[in-house]
Amino acid sequence: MVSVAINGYGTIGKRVADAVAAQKDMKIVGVSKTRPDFEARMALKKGYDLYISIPEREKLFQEAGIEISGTVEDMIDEADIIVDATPEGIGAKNLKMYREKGIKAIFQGGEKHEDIGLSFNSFTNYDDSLGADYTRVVSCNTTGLCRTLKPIDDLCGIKKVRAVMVRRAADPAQVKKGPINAIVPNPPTVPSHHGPDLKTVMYGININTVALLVPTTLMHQHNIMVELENPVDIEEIKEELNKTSRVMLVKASEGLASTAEIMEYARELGRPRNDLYEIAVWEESLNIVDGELYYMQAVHQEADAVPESVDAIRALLELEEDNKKSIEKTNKAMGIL
Ligand SMILES: NC(=O)C1=CN([C@@H]2O[C@H](COP(=O)(O)OP(=O)(O)OC[C@H]3O[C@@H](n4cnc5c(N)ncnc54)[C@H](OP(=O)(O)O)[C@@H]3O)[C@@H](O)[C@H]2O)C=CC1
Ligand SMILES: O=C(OP(=O)(O)O)[C@H](O)COP(=O)(O)O
Repeated sequence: MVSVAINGYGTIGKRVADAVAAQKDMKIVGVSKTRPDFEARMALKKGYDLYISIPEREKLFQEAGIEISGTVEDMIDEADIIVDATPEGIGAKNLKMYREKGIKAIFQGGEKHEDIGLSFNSFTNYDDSLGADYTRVVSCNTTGLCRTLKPIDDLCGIKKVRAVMVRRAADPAQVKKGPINAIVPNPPTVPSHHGPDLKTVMYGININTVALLVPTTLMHQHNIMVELENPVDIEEIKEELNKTSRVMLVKASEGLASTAEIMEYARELGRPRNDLYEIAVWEESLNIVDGELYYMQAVHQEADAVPESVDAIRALLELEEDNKKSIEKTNKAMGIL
């Protein structure tokens, strides 16, 4: 059983911690925080040893009566691998520390591909991270694109993809982000960074994306248009997506006509935090017009890329050479369809 530490027990970090703790072949030996808040207390309640990333703040934790086990450097000494889930850009700064300590590390999508040198998705390029020292799990949006474009490419080939990424402005708990009442071209430049980001894990794919921020916190929504290489029947595509792991077809006609209703369905599934790990594709949106495939999907940004971090641990530590076997183990432990 390998020992995993989480540097940055936040939206993603706490979900990865629970996902790792659910696995049979790995365990959590520590998580880190910078503030003695309710999340820190929850970490201890879950049985995770708590470490601090800013040593000068030790007194704050003592005054709050929150027991800490040491600094992040102490936590690293207990672990075989680090999952860095610190805010965008901080992971790259931590890389120097990880190198000096000689520990493998997994980063998240907020880091730049070029800063880490390798990016990861369980379905598209797992093998490239086998035995690597560092890799970067691509962001929730890019993970969402991978999950559905990969099976489509395998089935009938992809000539070109165009996608409009309608992104949530903030996570539900992020009270300082927006917009509250605007639609923001973000970035205003076209194409957005999502196309190049997808190419870091789906090599050679021809894609251009446009991205917006809208005042919602529940999910991202993607509008995808695919020029297909070979003719295919829409029913074949539906069948392929239906059997694809970490993807689910949903029907507007059955009351799943919006991100809000999909998240209500996620509540019914009863997973931790009502998380939806699967990419939800609206079945009615799947259509082929003049040889071009159209479809719409929704992405629970807080959760969809979390199982990929678990698979990335197996790849870096070479616990499982076959991505399909890792995906199966991760899914089984997390109750993923
Ligand atoms: N949120 C999302 O929807 C998604 C985020 N990502 C990516 O995941 C990564 C983490 O994002 P997210 O979980 O949202 O971030 P959060 O802000 O929710 O959590 C960040 C965590 O890092 C800790 N932290 C803050 N500053 C430092 C520091 N200097 N050193 C060490 N730890 C620190 C925070 O501790 P404390 O709270 O105590 O200050 C917190 O535990 C980013 O790369 C992001 O781009 C990817 C997909 C989706
Ligand atoms: O939108 C996201 O990544 P993206 O920049 O790849 O679209 C992630 O959800 C992270 O977004 P955030 O940086 O607003 O937390």
